[in-house]
Amino acid sequence: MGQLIAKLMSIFGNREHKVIIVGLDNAGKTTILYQSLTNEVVHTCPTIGSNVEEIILWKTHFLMWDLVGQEALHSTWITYYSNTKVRRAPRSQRGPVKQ
Ligand SMILES: Nc1nc2c(ncn2[C@@H]2O[C@H](COP(=O)(O)OP(=O)(O)OP(=O)(O)O)[C@@H](O)[C@H]2O)c(=O)[nH]1
Ligand SMILES: [Mg+2]
Repeated sequence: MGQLIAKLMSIFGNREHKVIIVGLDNAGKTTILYQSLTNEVVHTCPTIGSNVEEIILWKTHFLMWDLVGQEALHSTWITYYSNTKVRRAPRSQRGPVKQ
C-alpha cells in the first residue's frame, strides 16, 4: 500500500489536477463521484450540464468534473477539455476492437 501511494504521489505530486469523467448516460459516473466523496451510494438524477467536486488524496487536489452523458449533449464536452490531457489505457488493458 505504501508503495502504491508513493507511486501515485510521484505521478501526481501535491498539485491540483482537473479530472473530467465522461461516458454514456446511465453509466454510473455521478454515482462513482459521490460514492468517492461520501463512501455511500447516493440517489442520482440524470446529469444536466455537470457536477463538480474536489477530492483531496494525500495532499493532492483533484477537481472532478462529472459531465452529462446524454448523447444529444456530447457536443458540450469539448468546452470542459481546456487544460486537460487525454490518457488512453495501455493497449493491453483495452477491450476487443469492434469490427
Ligand atoms: N446495479 C448498479 N447500478 C448502478 C451502478 N452505478 C450506478 N448505478 C445506477 O445507475 C443509474 C445511473 O447512475 P448515474 O450515476 O446517475 O449515471 P450517470 O453516468 O451519471 O448518468 P448521466 O448523468 O445521465 O450521464 C442510477 O440509478 C444508479 O443508482 C452499479 O455499479 N450497479
Ligand atoms: Mg450523471
